[in-house]
Amino acid sequence: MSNMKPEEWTRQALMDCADAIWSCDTLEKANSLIHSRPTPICLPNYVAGELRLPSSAATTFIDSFEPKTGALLCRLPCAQQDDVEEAVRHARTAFQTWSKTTRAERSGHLRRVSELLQDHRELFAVWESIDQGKTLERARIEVDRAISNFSYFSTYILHEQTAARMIDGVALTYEHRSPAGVFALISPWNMPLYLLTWKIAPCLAFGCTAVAKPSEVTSMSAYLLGVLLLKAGLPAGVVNIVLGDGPTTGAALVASPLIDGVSFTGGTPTGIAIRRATAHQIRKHLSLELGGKNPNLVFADSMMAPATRERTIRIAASAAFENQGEICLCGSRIYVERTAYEDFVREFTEYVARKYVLRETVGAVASLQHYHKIRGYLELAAEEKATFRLGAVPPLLDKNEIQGYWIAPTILTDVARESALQTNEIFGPVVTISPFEDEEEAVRLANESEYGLAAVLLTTDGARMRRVGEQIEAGLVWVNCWLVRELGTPFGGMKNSGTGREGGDYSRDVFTVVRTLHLPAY
Ligand SMILES: NC(=O)C1=CN([C@@H]2O[C@H](COP(=O)(O)OP(=O)(O)OC[C@H]3O[C@@H](n4cnc5c(N)ncnc54)[C@H](O)[C@@H]3O)[C@@H](O)[C@H]2O)C=CC1
Ligand SMILES: O=C(O)/C=C/C=C(\O)C(=O)O
Repeated sequence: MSNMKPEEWTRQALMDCADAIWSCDTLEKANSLIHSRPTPICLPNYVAGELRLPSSAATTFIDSFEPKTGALLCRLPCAQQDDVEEAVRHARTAFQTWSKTTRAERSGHLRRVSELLQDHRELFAVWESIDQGKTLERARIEVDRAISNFSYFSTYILHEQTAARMIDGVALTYEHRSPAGVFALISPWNMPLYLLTWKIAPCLAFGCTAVAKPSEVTSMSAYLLGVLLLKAGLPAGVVNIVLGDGPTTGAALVASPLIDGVSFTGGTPTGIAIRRATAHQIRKHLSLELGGKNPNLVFADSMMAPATRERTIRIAASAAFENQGEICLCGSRIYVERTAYEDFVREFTEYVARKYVLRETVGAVASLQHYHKIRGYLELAAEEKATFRLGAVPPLLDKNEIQGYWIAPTILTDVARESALQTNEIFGPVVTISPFEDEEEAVRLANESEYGLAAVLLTTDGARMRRVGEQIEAGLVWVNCWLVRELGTPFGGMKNSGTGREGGDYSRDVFTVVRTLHLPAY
């Protein structure tokens, strides 16, 4: 963090910079732009339909680095309370009009955004990959999902229906829904565009307006989204994007009395802080999607036939290592039925070593801070004498010689049940494998966690799929698959993994208020 205002931070320079970035839709062009500039790229806020300089004299600036090289990528303002409040006021003003638009009008806007995003798919993927550290291929998948977020909700609202009931011929009731107001949409750094648009699309679809705050670690795609919304002609103030850190910008946004609801994805401690900060504001809608330490249960039957064996290994590996393990839904605790344990460990390790290759199919972790966190857990693994089946404790990075935040896929066995490696969310390319004796123990181990976000079951036994699936304490259970998503299904976690559900009708519950009208039945 620095309080130095970058020299070239003028309105014209911001527009020139936006144009320059917008024209870089290959890694080569983007890298050449980043490294040929005499001063870092500057990311402004997007407020009231324009790219804006922060007005507060107290504004400090945050440096954001490229995970794959450790080099400075860009500098962003850390919006202070007065800048946040200004954005919220613009969102409130825009709400007066936007909340009264027809569903067809809102649908049209969302469709245009999704089409424009499709036209610039590669541009977004390139910058997301540079900013977050993920592979370009993974970034493309996530941009496609961002496109679906807008297209899904653009059609959902056209077909949405509300319930009406007749009560014993005495009264006819119906649900009347109205937009809940102005929302704070706060997103994390692991899937920046994917998760931000998962909030923005339904927020707008249901007639609400937004002040969004991406993670300070990965603000690039949110900034580009602001530029895209400007080009798409979205009415000013409907979406505002403020950049900054959690304790300053995020906290000011959550606490604002003009905010009617918060949709948040991130770590559980932050979810607790948001709940605490809004405890006296009962009217605020809260949707909290938090951390996970997700179990993956491998039953011996799934390792019998060659085809199911291949599928089991493939799914377990992708659930553990996709996006460097930086997905809250990753299966980072694998439990294998004792009779298949050694075979699974051997084949899983061989498969991961072959398919998940650092710098090729596995990207860098998101930040230096996160590198240190993961490294700390791997030091602990060494101290606790866990067996490293794959990977090792990564080196301590010398501040002057950093060449990226690279951590190879790491597979640990012989880890105690109570070890922090088995209980804490590491959120990186690290997985533990432990044996279980029978179904009962498998369920017990799976549920032995403060979290309850997701779980994977790998089995060929149809009765077991339901029997075990219905006992697992997790909001999402995938059987012989992982991260299969249909955007209407309820998405969210149990226990300390969050509160509220999003997706289809569930997002409607977050972003609308419902009143029940009782009419006489005569
Ligand atoms: N989706 C998930 O489940 C995620 C889990 N995490 C977990 O959390 C750990 C810490 O990562 P962080 O980047 O620190 O996550 P975080 O929860 O602090 O950050 C997520 C977002 O919340 C904002 N934020 C932070 N404090 C806030 C506050 N008091 N009020 C409002 N907004 C606030 C941040 O600026 C960011 O935009 C990770 O190592 C990982 O274990 C992190 C990101 C995503
Ligand atoms: O909505 C999805 O498909 C995935 C969501 C992932 C997260 O919320 C996360 O990793 O934080």
